[in-house]
Amino acid sequence: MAMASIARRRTANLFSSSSKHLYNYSWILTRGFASGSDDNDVVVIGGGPGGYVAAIKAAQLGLKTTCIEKRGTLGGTCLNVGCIPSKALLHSSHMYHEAKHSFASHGVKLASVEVDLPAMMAQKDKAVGNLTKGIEGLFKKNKVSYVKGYGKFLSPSEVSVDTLEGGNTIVKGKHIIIATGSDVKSLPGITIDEERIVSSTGALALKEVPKKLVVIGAGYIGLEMGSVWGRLGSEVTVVEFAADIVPTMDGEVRKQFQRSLEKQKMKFMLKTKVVSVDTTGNGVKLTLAPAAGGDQTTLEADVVLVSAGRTPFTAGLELEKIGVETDKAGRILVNERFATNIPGVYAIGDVIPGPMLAHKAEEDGVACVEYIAGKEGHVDYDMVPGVVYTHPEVASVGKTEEQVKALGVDYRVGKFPFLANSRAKAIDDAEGLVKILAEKETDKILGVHIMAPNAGELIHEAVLALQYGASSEDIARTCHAHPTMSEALKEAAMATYDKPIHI
Ligand SMILES: Cc1cc2nc3c(=O)[nH]c(=O)nc-3n(C[C@H](O)[C@H](O)[C@H](O)COP(=O)(O)OP(=O)(O)OC[C@H]3O[C@@H](n4cnc5c(N)ncnc54)[C@H](O)[C@@H]3O)c2cc1C
Ligand SMILES: NC(=O)c1ccc[n+]([C@@H]2O[C@H](COP(=O)([O-])OP(=O)(O)OC[C@H]3O[C@@H](n4cnc5c(N)ncnc54)[C@H](O)[C@@H]3O)[C@@H](O)[C@H]2O)c1
Repeated sequence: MAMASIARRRTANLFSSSSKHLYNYSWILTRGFASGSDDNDVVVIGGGPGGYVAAIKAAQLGLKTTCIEKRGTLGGTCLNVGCIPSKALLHSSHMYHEAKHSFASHGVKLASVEVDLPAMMAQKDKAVGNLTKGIEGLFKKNKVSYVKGYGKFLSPSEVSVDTLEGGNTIVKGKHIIIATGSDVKSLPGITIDEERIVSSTGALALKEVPKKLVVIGAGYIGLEMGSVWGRLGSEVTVVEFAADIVPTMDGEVRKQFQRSLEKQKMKFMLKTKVVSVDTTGNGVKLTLAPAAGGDQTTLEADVVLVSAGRTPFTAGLELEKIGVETDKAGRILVNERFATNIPGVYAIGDVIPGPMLAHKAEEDGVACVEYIAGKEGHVDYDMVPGVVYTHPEVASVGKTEEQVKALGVDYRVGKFPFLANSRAKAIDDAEGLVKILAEKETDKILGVHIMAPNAGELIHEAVLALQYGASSEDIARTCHAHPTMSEALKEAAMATYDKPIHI
């Protein structure tokens, strides 16, 4: 089936289960675009992955576009204090850990291995600086105007910007896209000072390796940043309110993942809540209690990372002035075309419902401006992959086994462990598995879950398979190069509808 028709079909289904959020958007296509005036066709508030991608795509579609960003650099949370710096530190700390613990078994002897934290941080900052400047270059190349400052609504077509230089300017646009992202969710009674009690931003810039790090929340940030500091020498304890780490993950994969992290000396206190935090002494003293209530215990830390989720960021935008609707969690409500209840005003990325991921924000941004330009957009949140960039990584797309069961669908499971994969054995990095869930009757793939050193790369074959409605047999009968980790996906696919060869 041609991609365009898939795009149309999926677009029609998007948000179909949440019709209360749908607004009439018939006016959108009837609004003309500015030509030759100072007004913009599109104004984007926020220069993160959602906003900057929307701005570039809008300009590429011939729309006069301005992007407003308050941070002073483009790239938003992701490039400045999120995806990129965390992956830089994950890579550097992994190299240190490998040098210290694995090189010798590969016949590489080092007299000594040390952490040079300032150099590690400088490498991270260099990567961030290059990438954020790169986006400014892309703006110039695509003729996107860039206003540095804090935007707030004056009307549905006017944004007042307090510029970083100190002045004020009014930016007008026929279509305004809110892409203001998210911020760390604070916990009652815990004040983040970014030194001893840090958010992910502080955890990306610690000046020394804490002896004891307590992480609140066993989600993406907690496990990634816990891994960074654990590899560099911290004793890491993760306190999680829920019964499981990464509660959204496939249960079977999660169990193996938790065991792997525990082997790396990460400690978990599940079903536990933080009652209070005392910073009056030298370190931090946490009082904990079972989530269901019961006897309190205490825990000492040098640094506490608060990573219990993120919350949509709309402070200072003055949404109420123009009447943009939000839900109880503060997320801006949009229809399948990313239009809010206010004509001409749209929202994308972390500030709307859906996974809080950079690639999802980018997809939102492209689809939103495609709709504005009168074209078909294409986003399917069921096809958004998720990756935890620990070692091994865990990546998934589609449904977990728990979700498939809850749907009442008859299904088959195919699994293949990396212990039986020749490439993984050759490089002595064979922890993990591929797990495929397929509908029993049709063999259509419903979900794929991979735990492997490079799961975040391997998953895209599965994303494509799901996107095109492939069966497990489709993957199994596709030739995969040898020796590669990808062969584990082929073998898991064989195990789903028939039998694998190598186990
Ligand atoms: C530590 C960490 C690691 C992460 N790692 C990953 C990862 O590996 N992969 C992944 O997919 N996602 C990751 N994420 C999530 C990812 O960063 C977000 O999903 C993504 O940045 C959302 O993009 P966005 O454009 O919606 O918002 P943001 O990136 O938050 O951008 C919004 C921008 O809007 C600006 N802004 C806000 N209000 C105004 C205003 N009124 N006027 C002007 N500008 C304004 C902000 O300054 C900000 O730059 C991570 C997040 C964190 C915190
Ligand atoms: N690799 C990636 O793609 C990546 C990396 C980092 C962040 N992110 C994004 O950033 C967002 C925020 O990350 P995050 O890790 O802060 O959130 P998260 O939603 O991934 O995890 C938060 C965890 O904290 C737990 N929690 C909530 N309240 C708690 C409390 N009071 N005490 C103890 N535990 C509590 C939750 O049960 C959950 O397990 C995520 O939604 C994710 O999409 C993605």
